[in-house]
Amino acid sequence: MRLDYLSIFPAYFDVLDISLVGKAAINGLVEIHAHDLRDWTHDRHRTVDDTPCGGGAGMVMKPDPWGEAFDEIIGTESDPSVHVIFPAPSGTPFTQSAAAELSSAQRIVFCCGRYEGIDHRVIDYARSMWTVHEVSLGDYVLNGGEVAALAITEAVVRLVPGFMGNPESLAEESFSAGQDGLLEYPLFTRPVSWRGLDVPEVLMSGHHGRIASWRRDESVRLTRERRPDLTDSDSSGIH
Ligand SMILES: CN1CCN(Cc2ccc(Cn3ccc4ccc(-c5n[nH]c(N)c5C#N)cc43)cc2)CC1
Repeated sequence: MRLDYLSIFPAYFDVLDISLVGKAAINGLVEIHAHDLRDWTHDRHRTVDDTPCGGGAGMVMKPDPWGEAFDEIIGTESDPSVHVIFPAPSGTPFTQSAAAELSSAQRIVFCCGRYEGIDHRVIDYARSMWTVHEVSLGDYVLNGGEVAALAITEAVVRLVPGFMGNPESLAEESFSAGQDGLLEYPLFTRPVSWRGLDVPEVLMSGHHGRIASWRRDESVRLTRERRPDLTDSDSSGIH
């Protein structure tokens, strides 16, 4: 899997060299390429933004540098196997199932906007050439797309076959299909007693049936408490 990042702050992606994703890069599972969008400007100030047509606050990212960067990084041929991701507050909420789908992609290009956003013709052009995803991390405002690109990268790469040492652990995570769409149960490890707080006895009983039942009950309780929106979904197993 090749991952490209287009941003005016490419140094955001240096962190990928030290994280788990970095290890995947070392063992050849993923290739990471960060690019400075200003490398595709031609004026002395390396300008990437301009005032919004129709008025309004702030600045909008000009289409020209994006188009030239696309030509060089992706090419000028249409190819639906190339996934181009535009993080944006107006995007579709990014989910675990979206991460799972993207984990089989061979090429993902993250377009990290800043200011008030990117000229919409950039997205329209990209849609005419590749498979485009306009996604949002959640209902809060960030200053740009870089943090979202990092989060989406981690969510996707950890699902790439061969990346996780123990793929079984993926099945028991919150939001994974294997978890019935429920939040995962509380976790404990040694010491059994810590600052007057004890590990629930059932987990020390060695009785696998009771442990499984306790964990399921805890997942149902937490999901009802924190994510009632998940309790009505078909996959949740609780209604
Ligand atoms: C006319 N007004 C109408 C309201 N908008 C709102 C607005 C638009 C952009 C920005 C800053 N920004 C620029 C690129 C970019 C990408 C992603 C995100 C982002 N924020 N939150 C998420 N979950 C994100 C993700 N993923 C933010 C971004 C901030 C606020 C401004 C213009």
